[in-house]
Amino acid sequence: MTVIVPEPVLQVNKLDNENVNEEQRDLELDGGFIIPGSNAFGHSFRDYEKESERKASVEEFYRNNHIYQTFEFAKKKKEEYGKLQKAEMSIWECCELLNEFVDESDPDLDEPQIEHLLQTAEAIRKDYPDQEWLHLTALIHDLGKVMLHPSFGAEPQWCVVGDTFPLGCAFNESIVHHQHFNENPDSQNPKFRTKLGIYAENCGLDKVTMSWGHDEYMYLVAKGNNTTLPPAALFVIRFHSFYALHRSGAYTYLMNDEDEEMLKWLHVFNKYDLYSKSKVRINQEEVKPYYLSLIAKYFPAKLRW
Ligand SMILES: O[C@H]1[C@H](O)[C@@H](O)[C@H](O)[C@@H](O)[C@H]1O
Ligand SMILES: [Fe+2]
Ligand SMILES: [Fe+2]
Repeated sequence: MTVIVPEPVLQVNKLDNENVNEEQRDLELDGGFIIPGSNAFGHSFRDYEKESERKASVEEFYRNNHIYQTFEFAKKKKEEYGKLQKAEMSIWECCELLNEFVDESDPDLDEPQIEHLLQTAEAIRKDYPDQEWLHLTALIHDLGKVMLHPSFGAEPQWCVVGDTFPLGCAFNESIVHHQHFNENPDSQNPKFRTKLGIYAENCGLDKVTMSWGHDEYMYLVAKGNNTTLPPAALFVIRFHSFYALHRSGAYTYLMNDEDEEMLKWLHVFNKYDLYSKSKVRINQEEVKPYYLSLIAKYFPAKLRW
């Protein structure tokens, strides 16, 4: 059965379009979202310099990530995983596999990943009750982390999680622990060292090879299994770890007009992805029937991974 889903439109409902300034409009798009002051460890979110129990291991993670993620490496991985020949399972089965993994790149959360999926989805569902596609997007956005599982070859964390960045052009200084790119062989490659590198201005993010990780993998899985989720959902899944772009505004010269439109949704999504991280657990059995109904609407029963 094919379900036709209209492209979602960001609505500025309560404010009258003519007489509001940018800031008010942004606030309205946020649904009045209030950013929590601190994470579960009592620190501000995404503070990679703050002394904490996770600081040293997170930096070690990024050192490896920045050394080994090269243009050639990312292209090979995309080819390998893009075949979708690793496994066959449902979306929910994959959620359950993530029960055993903690993300080593994350200074804000040390809970199993299934908790993070449900926390993100439930938080966004509360503020956007009518956008069911966004609830499902939140539930599945990190499923690509299943590459850590032994049945996927137990990939090392540096090849699965963490912020992502474009390869084939210069590494921007806003990237977390930027200093470790000195040891990345691509830093010495004259073709890749310039602002644009191998890309044309405004070529569109679809043309850009990003560092390999769970974002691109889940994008390939969703697309390859003919999901009926709208393009905005695929964009959010594919670029949610690209913090240099959506948080720092770097690399905008690689975007085209369509990317600009989609980025609005990524800004909405990111608040829930980041600030819903907490020690408060969601009752899985209680919410499962709702998410199973969404999965059935937008995905086949079994997917190729
Ligand atoms: O540590 C986190 C985590 O790995 C997330 O899944 C990813 O999306 C973020 O970009 C990253 O900072
Ligand atoms: Fe993620
Ligand atoms: Fe996430």
